[in-house]
Amino acid sequence: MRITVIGTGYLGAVHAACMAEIGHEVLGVDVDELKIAALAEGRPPFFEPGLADLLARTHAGGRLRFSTSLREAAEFGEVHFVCVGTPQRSGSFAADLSHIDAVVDGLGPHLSEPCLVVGKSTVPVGTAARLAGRVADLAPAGDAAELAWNPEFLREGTAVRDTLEPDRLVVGTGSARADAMLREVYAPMIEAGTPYLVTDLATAELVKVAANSFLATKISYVNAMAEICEATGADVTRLAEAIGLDDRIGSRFLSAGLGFGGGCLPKDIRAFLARGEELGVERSLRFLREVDEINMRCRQRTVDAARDLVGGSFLGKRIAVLGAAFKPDSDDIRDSPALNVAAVIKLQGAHITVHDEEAVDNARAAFPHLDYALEPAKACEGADAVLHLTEWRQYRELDPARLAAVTRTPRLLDARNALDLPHWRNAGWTVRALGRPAA
Ligand SMILES: NC(=O)C1=CN([C@@H]2O[C@H](COP(=O)(O)OP(=O)(O)OC[C@H]3O[C@@H](n4cnc5c(N)ncnc54)[C@H](O)[C@@H]3O)[C@@H](O)[C@H]2O)C=CC1
Ligand SMILES: O=C(O)[C@H]1O[C@H](OP(=O)(O)OP(=O)(O)OC[C@H]2O[C@@H](n3ccc(=O)[nH]c3=O)[C@H](O)[C@@H]2O)[C@H](O)[C@@H](O)[C@@H]1O
Repeated sequence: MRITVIGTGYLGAVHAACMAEIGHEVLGVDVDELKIAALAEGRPPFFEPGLADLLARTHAGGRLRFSTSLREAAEFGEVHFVCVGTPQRSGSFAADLSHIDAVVDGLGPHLSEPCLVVGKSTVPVGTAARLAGRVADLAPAGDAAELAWNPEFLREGTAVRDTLEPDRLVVGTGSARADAMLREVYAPMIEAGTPYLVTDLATAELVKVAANSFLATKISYVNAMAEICEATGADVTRLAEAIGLDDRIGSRFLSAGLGFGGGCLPKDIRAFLARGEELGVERSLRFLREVDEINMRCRQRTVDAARDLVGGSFLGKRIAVLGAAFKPDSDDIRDSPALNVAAVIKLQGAHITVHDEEAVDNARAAFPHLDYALEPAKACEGADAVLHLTEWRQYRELDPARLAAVTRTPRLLDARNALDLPHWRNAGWTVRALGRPAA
C-alpha cells in the first residue's frame, strides 16, 4: 500500500521505517527540514536501537522516501498516519492540538482519491470525532476521505520491536472500508497472531490514555511504597519483588526510584485530568493528581537524599551525574527526571558534571549551564558524590574500585535501584538508594 507518515519524530520515524520494512511504499513528512534531510540520507535524527539498520534496509529497498510537503503526501498516500506531537500546553495541563489541527487543515483540501487519515498521536477523547468532521468538510471529493484512530503503544528504547511485534492493535472506526484498509496495512502482524481490536473513536482514544495512566499509577504506587519503606527501614526492591510474583500484579513497571518522565506519561496524565475537568468527571480521575504528586516527590526525595549524602549542603560540592535521558536506550530528555534533579542541585550551589553516552548533545543544548563529560570516570573526577539517575547498562558494568580512586569521596546514590550495591560497598563506597535502608 502507499502510506504516508506525517510527523517523523520518535513515533513517526520508527513507524515509517517499520511500515516500509513490512513491504509498504512509504513517504515520511515533517516540517522540520533538518530531520527530513537526515532521514532522507538514511540517518536517524535521534538514537533508537535498531532504527539505523532499519532505515538503511528500507532505503536500499527503495520503499522509503521523505519530504516536507503535505501536498505531496496528500497526492501520494492511500493511508495517512498522523504522528505529530501533542505536547502539554504552556500554562495549562491540557494538550496542545495545534500541530494535529495544522496537519488535518493542510492535508484535507488536497485529499482527492479515496483514502484514510489515521490518527496515531495521543489526544484528548473527543478529538478524533472533531477531526473526522473536519476531514469530511475539507476533502474535495466528499466522502472519499475518512478518519480512523489507531493509538500507538511503543516504548522508546524498544520502539522498533514494539512496532513490528505489538502486543495489540487498536483501531477506532465505524467504517468497514477503514477497517479493511487497516487490516491490509497490518496484515503481517495480524497473521502473526497480534490481537486486533476494533472500537468506536472515543474508546480508541481512551484506551491509549487509560493504558498510560495505568502504567504511571503502577510506578507511583511502588514509589509511594518506597516512601513507606524509608519511614520503616524496609526495602522497596524486596517488597516489589515479592508482590510482583503474584501474577495478578506482575513484576513489570514496579521499579521504584526517581519515577517517570519523558514526552508521554507526565503530559498524558495531565491532559487526561484536564479533559476530565472539561467533561465534568474530574472525580473519576482525581487519583491521577496524586500519581503526579508522588512522581514529582521522587525527584525531591532524590535531591534530599543526595544532600544528606554530602553532609547537608551542596554549596561548593562536586557532584557527578550518571545519566541524562529520561530512560536508558534513548537520547530523549523531555521532562527527564535526571536533568531535573541535576539542575535543582546546581541551583543549590553544587558543581555538576553529567555523563550520558547518547543524550549528551540534547542535554547540553537544553541545560548549557551544566558541565558534561564523555566518560563516566571523567564525570566522577574529584566528585564528592556520584548520582546514578538513568539506568544505562554501561553503569552496571562500571568497576567501582577504579571509579572510587578518581572521586574525592566515594559516595553513591542509586536513584534507580539498578546497581549491585554490595559490590560498590565492598569497593569502599558509602552507598544510599531510594526506598532502601542505608545498611
Ligand atoms: N514517543 C513515543 O514513544 C510515543 C509517542 N506517542 C504520541 O505520538 C505523538 C508524537 O510523539 P513524538 O514522536 O514523541 O513527538 P516528536 O516531537 O518526537 O515528533 C513530532 C514530530 O511532528 C513534527 N510536526 C509538528 N508539526 C507538524 C506539521 N504541521 N506537519 C508535519 N510534521 C509536524 C515535528 O517537527 C516532530 O518531528 C504524541 O502525541 C505522543 O504522545 C505515542 C506513543 C509512543
Ligand atoms: O505514550 C507513549 O509515548 C509511551 O509511553 C510509555 O513509554 P516510554 O515513555 O517510552 O517509556 P517507559 O518505559 O514507559 O518509561 C517511562 C518512564 O517511567 C520510568 N519507569 C518505568 C518503569 C518502572 O518500573 N519505573 C520507572 O520509573 C522510566 O524510567 C521512564 O522515565 C509507555 O510505556 C508506552 O506504552 C507508550 O506508548
